[in-house]
Amino acid sequence: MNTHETPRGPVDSSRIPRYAGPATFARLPRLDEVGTTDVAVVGVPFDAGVSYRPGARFGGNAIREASRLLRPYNPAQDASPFALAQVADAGDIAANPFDIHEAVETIEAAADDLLGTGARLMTLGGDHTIALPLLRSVAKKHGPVALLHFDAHLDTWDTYFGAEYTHGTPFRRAVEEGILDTEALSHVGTRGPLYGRQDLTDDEKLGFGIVTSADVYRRGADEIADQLRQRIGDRPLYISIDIDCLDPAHAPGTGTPEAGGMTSRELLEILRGLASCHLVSADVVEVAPAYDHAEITSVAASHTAYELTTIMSRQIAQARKETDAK
Ligand SMILES: N=C(N)NCCCC(=O)O
Ligand SMILES: [Zn+2]
Ligand SMILES: [Zn+2]
Repeated sequence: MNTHETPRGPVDSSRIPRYAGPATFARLPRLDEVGTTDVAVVGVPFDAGVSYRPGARFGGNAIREASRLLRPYNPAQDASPFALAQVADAGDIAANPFDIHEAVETIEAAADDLLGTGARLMTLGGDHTIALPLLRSVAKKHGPVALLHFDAHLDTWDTYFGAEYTHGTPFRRAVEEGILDTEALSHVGTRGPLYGRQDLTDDEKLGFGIVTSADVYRRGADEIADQLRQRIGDRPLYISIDIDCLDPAHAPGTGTPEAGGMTSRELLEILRGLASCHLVSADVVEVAPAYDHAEITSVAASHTAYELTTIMSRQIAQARKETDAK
């Protein structure tokens, strides 16, 4: 977007009922309505990589539906994200549900196209497999990135049934491929049974630090955010949020739920504490609406994407201001 254009914002819910019309994220315009965008919200309806309950292919649209109630001013970050920068809904990436290798290639190519326009990505999954092609694409643009991975699970396992691309393995593949900055990798919200102690040893060898969900509860969101911020520094950062980082009470609609998770309040507060980090793109994955109740999970996911979008658009506006001042 050229610096003097005013971003086109969401449909005005005081004039057109927010439950009317087709759902785009936060009732924002579609990408084809605005031409180019600073932040592209893109769906990836793909869930052929799951090890347990399927259904995350419907996650993106459930998040879009739940996001109708988002409002344009975010008091927690004192910002109007959709006025500071253009945010638009780029629709869905059509990934092959019968061929996971082809799907991974398609997702990477579609992400390349969007990032190539200068946009940052706010991806709505889909299962966690999709983080790998997204990270490949982001690393082509920024080099190896810092990763903050919110999840009950490590997702650094090696293979399932011999398959290298699954929702339990994306971050091991990403480290093997050299697309992550191994000085700045953290899991947040980790908990629950593992296959063995070796899982933790392997994960540590890959370079990850772990903040368990109990750490968040004991130490509090602010202290955790401070610690994460220090580890990340000014590196380009990718945030990947598996909604199962939340307790099943806060996110029942997911494929591999684990008891003892974070609250949605803790997750949102940690994200707000990261507002100064250089967030280049993000995803929210593993929302499986068939197991949801009263949109608990998709509402939590929509607010999560809203905080991430706010961080990105504030940074874009700040960078423009600095360029304009020169
Ligand atoms: N990425 C998610 N949600 N889950 C991974 C669980 C892998 C397993 O079944 O062991
Ligand atoms: Zn998970
Ligand atoms: Zn995951």
